[in-house]
Amino acid sequence: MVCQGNPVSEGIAIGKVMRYEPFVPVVDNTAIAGEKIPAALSRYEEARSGAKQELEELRLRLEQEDPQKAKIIKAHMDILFDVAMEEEIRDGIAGGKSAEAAADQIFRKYARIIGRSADERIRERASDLEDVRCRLLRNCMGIPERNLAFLAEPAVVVAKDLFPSDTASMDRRKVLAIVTEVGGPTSHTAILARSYGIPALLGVKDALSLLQSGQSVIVDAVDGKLIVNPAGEEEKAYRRKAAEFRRQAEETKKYLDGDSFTKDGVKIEVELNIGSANAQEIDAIRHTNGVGLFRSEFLYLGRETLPTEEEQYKIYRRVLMQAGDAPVILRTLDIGGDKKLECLQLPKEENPFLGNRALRLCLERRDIFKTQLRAALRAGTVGNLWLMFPMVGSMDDIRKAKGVVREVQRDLDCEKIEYNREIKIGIMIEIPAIALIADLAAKEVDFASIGTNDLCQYTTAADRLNQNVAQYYQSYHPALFRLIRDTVRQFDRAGKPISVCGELGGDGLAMPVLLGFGMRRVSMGLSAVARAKRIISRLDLAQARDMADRVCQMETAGEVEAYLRDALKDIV
Ligand SMILES: C=C(OP(=O)(O)O)C(=O)O
Repeated sequence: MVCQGNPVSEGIAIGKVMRYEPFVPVVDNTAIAGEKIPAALSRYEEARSGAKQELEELRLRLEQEDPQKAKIIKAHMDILFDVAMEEEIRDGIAGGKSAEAAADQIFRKYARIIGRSADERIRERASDLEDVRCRLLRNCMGIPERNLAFLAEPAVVVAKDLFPSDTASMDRRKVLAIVTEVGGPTSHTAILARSYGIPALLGVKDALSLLQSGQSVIVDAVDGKLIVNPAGEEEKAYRRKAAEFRRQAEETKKYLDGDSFTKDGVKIEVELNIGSANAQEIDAIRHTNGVGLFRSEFLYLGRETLPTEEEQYKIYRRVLMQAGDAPVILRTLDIGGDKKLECLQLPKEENPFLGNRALRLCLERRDIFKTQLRAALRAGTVGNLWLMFPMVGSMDDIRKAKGVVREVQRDLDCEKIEYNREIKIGIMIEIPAIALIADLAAKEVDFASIGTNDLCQYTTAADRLNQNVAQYYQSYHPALFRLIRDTVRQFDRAGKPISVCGELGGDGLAMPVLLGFGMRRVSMGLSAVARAKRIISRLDLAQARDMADRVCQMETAGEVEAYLRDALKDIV
C-alpha cells in the first residue's frame, strides 16, 4: 500500500511504526455549586503546579541539549501563567464551571482566536495553546504523562498530530521519521523536524487507522510517499535511494554560504524571508544577499497593545545593522481581514482576503502606518532600507502610500530627527490588477517583489487557506507563470529591480522558469537557501529560457509540474 503525504522535512527512512496517541481530554461540563467551587479552584491551582513541574523538568533537560527548543517550553510556561486567561478561568469556576470545563473553555477560546489568523505561522501557534490545554486538563484529571522522550527502539512515529512539547522532548536519536495526519510546512512539527534533520511526512490521510505498531514502512519524505509493508526489492532500492539522499544533503550544505551563480556564471541574488526577527533569523542573514522580505506584521501579532515607534525602531535597526550594506526589504504592515490583531479591533468581513487589509487598512489608519514609517525611516540610517507596500492594486494606491511617506519625512524634518533620505520605495506584486499594469507601476516605484502566494490566490480565485478549494490553488498554473513573466519583463524594461518573495521563490522546480523570465533575485526562508543555491549552480540560462518558454505554452498546472519534474530530475 502507498499513501501520499506532504514532505515537510526531506529525507528517507525505513523502519517499524510506533503509533503515538497522546492524551485526549474528555471534559464533563456538569455545572457545580456551593462548596464544590472552592474545591475546583484548588484543583485548578494544583493542576497548574503539576503542569508547571513537568514543564520545568522538560525545560531543564532541553536547556542542556538544545536551548532553542527550551524556549518553546518557556513559552508554554508563559501560557500556563497568562494572567488574562487565569482570570477568565477563575471567573468561569466562580460562575459554576468545574476546573476542567472552565480551563477547557478558555483555552479553546484563545486557540480559536489565534487559529483564525490568515498567517499560517500564527495559526500554527494555536497548537501551543492546545498543548498546554491538554497538559493542564490531564493534571486536573490526575492522569500521568505520556510522551516520546523514551523509545525502546528506533521507530517511525505515526500520530494524528504532534504537540510542540512532543517534538521538543522526543528522543530524536530513536525517531527515524515522523508521519502525521495533519500539519503543514510551517507547523511546529515541520519546523522542529527540519531543525533535527528528521524526515517528516505530514497530512497523511487516515495514517492512524491504516497503520499498526510494528508494521514495516518506508517514509519517502522526498517524493511524499509512505510505503506500507514494502517488498524486499523495493526496500533494497530505497536503501540505495536513502544513501544517495544523504550524500546529496551533505553536498547541499556546502552551498549555504557564498554568492550564487548559474552554471554559465550569472549572479543570482538569494535573499532571506524573515518574520519574527529573532536571533536565529537575524544571524541567518549572513548566508544570503540580504533580506528579501521582512514580514513586519509579526511585531504586531499576539500582543495586547500596538508596538511603539521605539520598539519597532530598535528591531528594524538590529536587522539593518546585521545586513550591513545588503538590502533589507521591509514590508509595511500586512494585516487585516482575517489576519486579526488582538491589539486592534477590526470589523468582521464576508470576504476578508478581498477586504480592508494591508495597505488599504494602513491608508485608513494613518496613525498606525505613520508610526511604523517613522520607526523604519529612522532605523534606515544604519543600513540599506527598501520599503515595500503590500496589497497594492492601483496607481492610486502607490501614490497615496508615497504621499504618506512624504508626510512622515516632513514631520521628521520639522522635528529635526535624523532619518534615511535615500531609501528605495517598492511594492508587492500580488494583485493581478497591478501585475497587468506593471509597465506603469515600474515608473512609479524603485523596485517590486512578487508575492506568489497571494498572486496565486487572486489569479486562481482560490482562498489559500481553504482546504476545500486547495486543488484550485495551483502554483504551477501557466496563467501565474505568464503574469510573472510579463511583470519581470516590464520591470526589466524600466531598469528596476524585481524579485520573488513568495513560496515559489524557494521552489526548486520553479527556479529555472523564474531565471528564464529574467528574474535575478529570489527570496526564501532559510531552510530553502542552500538547496536553491545548489540548483541555481546547475542551471544554464539558455536552457532556463527554453524551459520558461515551454511552460508558458502549456495548458495545465499538472502538465507544467510533470514537465519540470522530468526535466529537472537530475538537478532538483
Ligand atoms: C510573500 C507573500 O506574502 P505572505 O506573507 O502573505 O505569504 C506572498 O503572498 O507571496
